[in-house]
Amino acid sequence: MAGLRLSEAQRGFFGWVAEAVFANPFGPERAALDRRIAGIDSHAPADPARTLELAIEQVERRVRELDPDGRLRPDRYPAEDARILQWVGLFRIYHAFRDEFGQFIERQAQSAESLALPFADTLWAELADLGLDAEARARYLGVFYQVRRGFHCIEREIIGLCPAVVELRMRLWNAIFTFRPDWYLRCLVGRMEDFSTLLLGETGTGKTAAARAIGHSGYIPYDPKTRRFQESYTRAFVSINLAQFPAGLIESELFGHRKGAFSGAIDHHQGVLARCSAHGAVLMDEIGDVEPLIQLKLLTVLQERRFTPVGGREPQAFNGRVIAATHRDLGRLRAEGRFRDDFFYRLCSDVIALPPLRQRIAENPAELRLMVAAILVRTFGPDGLALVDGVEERTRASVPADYPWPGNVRELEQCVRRICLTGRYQADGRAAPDVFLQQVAAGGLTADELLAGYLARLYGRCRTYEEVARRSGLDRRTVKKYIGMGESET
Ligand SMILES: Nc1ncnc2c1ncn2[C@@H]1O[C@H](COP(=O)(O)OP(=O)(O)OP(=O)(O)O)[C@@H](O)[C@H]1O
Repeated sequence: MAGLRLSEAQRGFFGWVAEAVFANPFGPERAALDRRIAGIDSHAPADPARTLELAIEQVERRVRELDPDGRLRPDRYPAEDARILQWVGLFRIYHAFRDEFGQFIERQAQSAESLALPFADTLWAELADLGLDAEARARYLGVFYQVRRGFHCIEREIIGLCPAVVELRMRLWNAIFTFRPDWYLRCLVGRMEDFSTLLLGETGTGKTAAARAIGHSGYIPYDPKTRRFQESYTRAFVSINLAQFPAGLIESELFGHRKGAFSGAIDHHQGVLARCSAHGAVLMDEIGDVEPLIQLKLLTVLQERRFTPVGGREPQAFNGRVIAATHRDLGRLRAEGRFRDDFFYRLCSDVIALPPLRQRIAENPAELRLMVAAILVRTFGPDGLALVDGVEERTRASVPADYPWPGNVRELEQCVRRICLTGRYQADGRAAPDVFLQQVAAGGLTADELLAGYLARLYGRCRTYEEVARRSGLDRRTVKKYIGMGESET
């Protein structure tokens, strides 16, 4: 309308706000934008939550400069300004309802039925006030819910402050929303099913936790008539461990079977693909363990978006997302012909590697304490924090500083529990660092000690003095003497 325009300075400020609204909250760009909006020096240390509060205050102040009532009414401005102001309006509305969405997500976590959204009418009216039509209002309402859930799920599932985990949270966010919010909002809302994610990492590094965060954070459409989202997000994630089933049963577990499809099929059985909701994701864990024939069938499902239960004729639609995970070296499996290249290329649009715990601790030694605290709080609630000092100290005393944590976070969880029960943790013998080899490498052994250590290892493998004597070229008595030497020391 005549006369109203943003000044250059206003356009600059509100431009940052428009950029910030859907920016990756785990990424450095969003942190930098919040600081700029809050007017905080980019070098000064800042607490992110406080920075956000200040940023929200600044946005309110600048909006009231435009309109003392605080109503934006973007339609009064020329198109480019109106677009920016509409996003500023979305920023304000999202942050005004952020806590309420948080509480709603906690309540919804307890129910498989979709709950009514208690603040739906107020939120709807605020979106209408921005000049959005009903379709856009429903879409933004769904996106707000999704953004809040994405943040909540990633933050809760993936704890850590070392650079590799910071990067991991950022990557998980991008797996849900892409790296460009404007692309996502324009074309991809509710259409992410063709993006598969492949999670790689050792056992216990959090692949299932990461997959759950993605699965629980999909877009779920909002229905203004019922004031509910189409389903509870608790239904949006299913998983199957493919290493758990013998080859003959895998197809039935994936695709389901009809009654009488084979001897023993006494009833219809729903496979994991049928259980995966259209707004959800299925985790195919240990994908590196399935045979090429099953890989081919899964590839066909991904391409055609249909599958047929064993013994059935009618294909069924599959609209969910696929997340695959493995601890195996897929490069080697592919080179050996045990993992199909075509299947790999269908899965590889988003490959996320989860860092082993030893790497995390090497990057930031405070990581161990943080994870001990997180595990104690998960196990005992906030009271668990009182135990952090004691458990951390005993963990550090129980394992060497360079202990490799082969079972990663899962092992640390057991270590924390065992320390709570017995006061100490003894690492699995297989996993403990090889002290003998370390001493050899450090050049700290005498010839006798070297021989004693070597013969003791041979004895561990062969179990008879005769066999050790044969392999080492020594006589039986000498072998026995050296092995005895080693034993008396331990
Ligand atoms: N970064 C993390 N922050 C918090 N908890 C974590 C993290 N990584 C793993 N965990 C926890 O460690 C345990 C094991 O994780 P998870 O089952 O996701 O591992 P995984 O990689 O899927 O293992 P596997 O390959 O054996 O299936 C879970 O309780 C999970 O919540």
